[in-house]
Amino acid sequence: MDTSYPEPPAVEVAGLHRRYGPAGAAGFDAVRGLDLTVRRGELFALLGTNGAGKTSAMELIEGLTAPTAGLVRVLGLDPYRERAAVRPRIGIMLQEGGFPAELTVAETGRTWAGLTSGVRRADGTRAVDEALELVGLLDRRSVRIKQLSGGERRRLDLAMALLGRPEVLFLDEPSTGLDPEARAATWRLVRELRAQGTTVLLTTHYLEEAEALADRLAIMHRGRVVTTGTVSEVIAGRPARISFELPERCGPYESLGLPPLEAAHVTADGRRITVQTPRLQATLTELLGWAARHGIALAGLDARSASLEEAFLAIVAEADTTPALIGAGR
Ligand SMILES: Nc1ncnc2c1ncn2[C@@H]1O[C@H](COP(=O)(O)OP(=O)(O)OP(=O)(O)O)[C@@H](O)[C@H]1O
Repeated sequence: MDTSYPEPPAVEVAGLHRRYGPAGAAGFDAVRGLDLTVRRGELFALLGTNGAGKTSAMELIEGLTAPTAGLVRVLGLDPYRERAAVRPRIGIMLQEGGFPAELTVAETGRTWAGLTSGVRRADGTRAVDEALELVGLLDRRSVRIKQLSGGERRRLDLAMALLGRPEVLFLDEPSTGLDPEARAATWRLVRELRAQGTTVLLTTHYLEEAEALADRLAIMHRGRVVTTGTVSEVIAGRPARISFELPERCGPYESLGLPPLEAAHVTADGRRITVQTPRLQATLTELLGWAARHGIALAGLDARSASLEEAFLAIVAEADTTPALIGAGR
């Protein structure tokens, strides 16, 4: 008889609520019934509009505060009530580490290792150096925090989250304030950690970051998840876009006799034509055939599938007209 139980997911959230302030009109519900599952070994991105409640939700999942209502489990445990068991197994990169300005990078690392991670005291220096090396800060170990650049502080925040090689890593806007090179290095590191089996839950405002890194993502709006899935699932069904400019000799768009372009939506802004279509290849073929037959050169021709950004904007706009979410503002 198999007596083994299935491994619990890395993160499980159900019906989660977080209220700031008192009951009634004076208070505010920042998280209003959040449901989320992050599987082991997955890289999951939590996206959302400003004020959607991402940080408020992350703090509950990290066990930094107790929920007003609902369930949070990290590695099968309650991160708030069972903090002592959960904390050594997770790494948290806060939005602002806020480490004491006078401490050196190495001193900060040793202090932080003792406070938060599962690193044994005797292994402290080695673990700190390992984490600093991962983020490219080992040669800055004797520099005081106040002398670090903004980007270096962000990398230090990440190094502190990596101490003790956590099973689950929480990254709150990990690449904010980083230059393109440091951002690329952070993405490489996050991918490597994931490849080694670390589960990563990150929040980001950069949709290209989610597109580049995430196995799955959720979009939060007004305290709830409005969409979840892989990047392709979230984008699926959103129209692709073709745009081009007509030559002057063509006259106004209306008189051109464009082909019917089944299921497409055509708009004209002067000579610039934009075609939205759910059938990119078929519509493009029809258009190019038409242009060839009439000897028309389509200047600046651009054809692309929907981006995550377009999907994000459309999903949020749709949520704003969904009865269940209207009135969920302040
Ligand atoms: N301590 C607090 N007291 C009252 N309201 C708060 C508090 N902290 C956050 N809020 C409100 O809760 C809502 C959610 O904030 P939160 O910071 O969780 O959102 P977010 O999705 O992380 O936003 P952003 O993308 O702008 O960082 C916002 O409207 C914010 O003003």
